[in-house]
Amino acid sequence: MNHSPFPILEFDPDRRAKLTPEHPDTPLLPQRCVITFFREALEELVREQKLDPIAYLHSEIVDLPIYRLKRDGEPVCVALPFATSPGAVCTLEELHTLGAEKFVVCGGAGCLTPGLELGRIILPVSAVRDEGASYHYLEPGREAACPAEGLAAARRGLASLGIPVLEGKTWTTDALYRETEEKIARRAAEGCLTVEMECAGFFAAAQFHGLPLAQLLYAGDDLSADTWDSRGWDRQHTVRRNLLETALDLVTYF
Ligand SMILES: O=P(O)(O)O[C@H]1O[C@H](CO)[C@@H](O)[C@H]1O
Ligand SMILES: O=c1cc[nH]c(=O)[nH]1
Repeated sequence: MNHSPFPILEFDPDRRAKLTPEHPDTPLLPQRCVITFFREALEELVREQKLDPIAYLHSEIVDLPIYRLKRDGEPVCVALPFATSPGAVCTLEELHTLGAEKFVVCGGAGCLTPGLELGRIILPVSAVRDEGASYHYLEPGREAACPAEGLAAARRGLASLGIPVLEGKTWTTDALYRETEEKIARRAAEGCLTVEMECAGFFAAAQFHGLPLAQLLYAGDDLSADTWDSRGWDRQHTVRRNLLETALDLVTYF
C-alpha cells in the first residue's frame, strides 16, 4: 500500500476486508436488480400491488425495503438505496451479497449546462470522483467509468426500447451544499452535464466486484445560471415513474 500525505489517496489493493456483508445460505434476490431513488414511484407500484416485499437493507436509523416483481416473465428486484457515495457502495455490496448480480440505477441530478430540459434522460459514461467512497475501490484517478458490460447492455436495451438518452459525464460530489460557482464552472468545462452524489461510488464498487451496472439520471434542478433553479425537480412524478419503468425494462437486457 502506498503512503500519501492525504489519507484518501492511500489505496490498498488487498481485496480482503475484516468486515463483509453477511451471506444468506441461498441467494434471496433475483440476479437482475433496479436501484431507484424515486420512493414515491415505488410506493405507487406497491399500492398497485405490483411488488412483493422480500427483504430489507438494514441500517441503524432506517430499514429500506427490497421488492420483487416479474418483468417480461423474468424475476427482478427493486430496492431503495442509501444516499451519497458511501451509501451507494454499501447498497450495491449488500444487494450483491443477497444474490443480485446485474444493476440498473435510476436517480435525478442537477444540471450544469444551460438548455438541458427538465426530465431529459442522461446515461452517464463516466463520473468525476469528487467524493470519497470510490477511492477505497479504485486507484486514485479523476473519473470512474461506467463498467463496460453495463454500458453496452444499457445502450443495446435503450436502443431496442426506443428511449432517447444523452450520453455524458456526471460530477459526483459528497457536499450538496458546496456546489460553488467556480466548481460548477470547472466541472462544466471538463464536460460534466450533471451533478449528483452516488454515480462514482456505484461505478467504482461495480468495477471492483466485476458487476454489470449502468445508471440513468434525469435532468432536474438547474445550476447553470446565476441563481439555483429547483424547477420542482423532485416533484416530477411522471418523469420519475416513467424512468423507473424504463429501468425495470432495461434491466431485462442485462
Ligand atoms: O434523485 P436522487 O437520485 O435522490 O439523488 C440526488 O439527490 C440527492 C441530493 O438532493 C442525492 O442523493 C443526489 O444524487
Ligand atoms: O447532488 C445533487 C442533486 C441534485 N441537485 C444538485 O444540485 N446536487
